[in-house]
Amino acid sequence: MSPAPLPPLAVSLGDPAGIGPEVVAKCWDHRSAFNLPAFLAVGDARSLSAVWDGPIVTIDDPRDADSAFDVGLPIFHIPAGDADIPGQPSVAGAHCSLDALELAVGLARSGSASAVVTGPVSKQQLYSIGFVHPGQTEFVAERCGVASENVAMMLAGPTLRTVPVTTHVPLHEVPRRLNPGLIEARGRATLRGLQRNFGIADPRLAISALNPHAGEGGALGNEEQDLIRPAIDALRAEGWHVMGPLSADTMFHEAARSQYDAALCMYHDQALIPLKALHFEEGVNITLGLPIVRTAPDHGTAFDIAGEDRADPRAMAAAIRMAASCAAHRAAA
Ligand SMILES: NC(=O)C1=CN([C@@H]2O[C@H](COP(=O)(O)OP(=O)(O)OC[C@H]3O[C@@H](n4cnc5c(N)ncnc54)[C@H](O)[C@@H]3O)[C@@H](O)[C@H]2O)C=CC1
Ligand SMILES: NCC(=O)COP(=O)(O)O
Repeated sequence: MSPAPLPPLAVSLGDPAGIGPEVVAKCWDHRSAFNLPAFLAVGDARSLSAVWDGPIVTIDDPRDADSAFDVGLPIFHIPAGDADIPGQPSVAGAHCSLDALELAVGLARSGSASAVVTGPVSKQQLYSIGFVHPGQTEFVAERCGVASENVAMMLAGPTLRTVPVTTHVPLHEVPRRLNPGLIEARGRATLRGLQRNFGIADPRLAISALNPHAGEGGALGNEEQDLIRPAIDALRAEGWHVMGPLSADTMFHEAARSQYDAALCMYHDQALIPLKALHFEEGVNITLGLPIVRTAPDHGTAFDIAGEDRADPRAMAAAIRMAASCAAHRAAA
């Protein structure tokens, strides 16, 4: 007997003045070529019509998304006060992006959506309206009742997956935010996430150093021995395949990447620079450690090109496909 079809995916449009609406609309346009399952958008329908002439179907029940999807792009409409102008973020738009995120996460938590895919939001705009989380990752974790240290922000592309231990914090705070417990928790969330979402039975994790040349035996810093090594030992004691601490400058070339399924890095740019250098056009951000599936494209709001029909939808398409694939893995398990 074939498995029951999964509910549609919920895709929040992100900031209405950013490129989220455009890339979601382009995904619907190219749904066959991109091999996308049915999804429903959540956000201000006017942000779609500002940048797209295609058909929009307003729905208020996710069960209508499947049939509507053949007719037009189904949307749960959230009005954002005055309609936003592409490229000109506003306070109302920030509230709309947060409302859309909240609703889309709620649909996934209730089982009305099989996963949530989040469009790009501006953290600066969200912070300005009192958003207290570093990013959407931590917001979704909180809504799911998971402590933020037990989730992992993975950036995934065809030949590389990376996870930063510290995420959106000033660089000078990184050393004092790192501790063996946090590195271990992120490592464990990553390893379990590889099993649960990607079906990798015996995952291999590479853990980076913090300092140049992995600290050069202590001459260039002690974090490797004091913080990272104890976390590696603890994960190995649980039976996981873990290597490191590896010098960050030599762990991302092709031969090195073939040795592991994911790289755990100490800070944001250490993880995201190699991923975006290799796979910017198709990079996916997936939150591991949640009871629901949440993915996002790797890029941001790109206010500089919003409304110019220049936004590349491939990362959003990859995020939608990965969400569907992870949801299917979980359903099968
Ligand atoms: N998942 C999310 O919600 C994310 C949100 N952001 C937010 O986005 C805002 C802007 O961040 P930036 O660092 O400028 O990164 P960005 O990704 O928005 O833009 C960087 C550069 O790449 C270009 N670009 C980005 N996506 C593109 C696409 N799909 N097609 C063609 N060109 C594209 C932009 O035009 C810009 O020149 C920030 O406020 C940040 O908080 C950033 C990353 C992820
Ligand atoms: N640089 C990655 C990023 O900003 C994604 O953050 P989040 O909003 O998905 O937590």
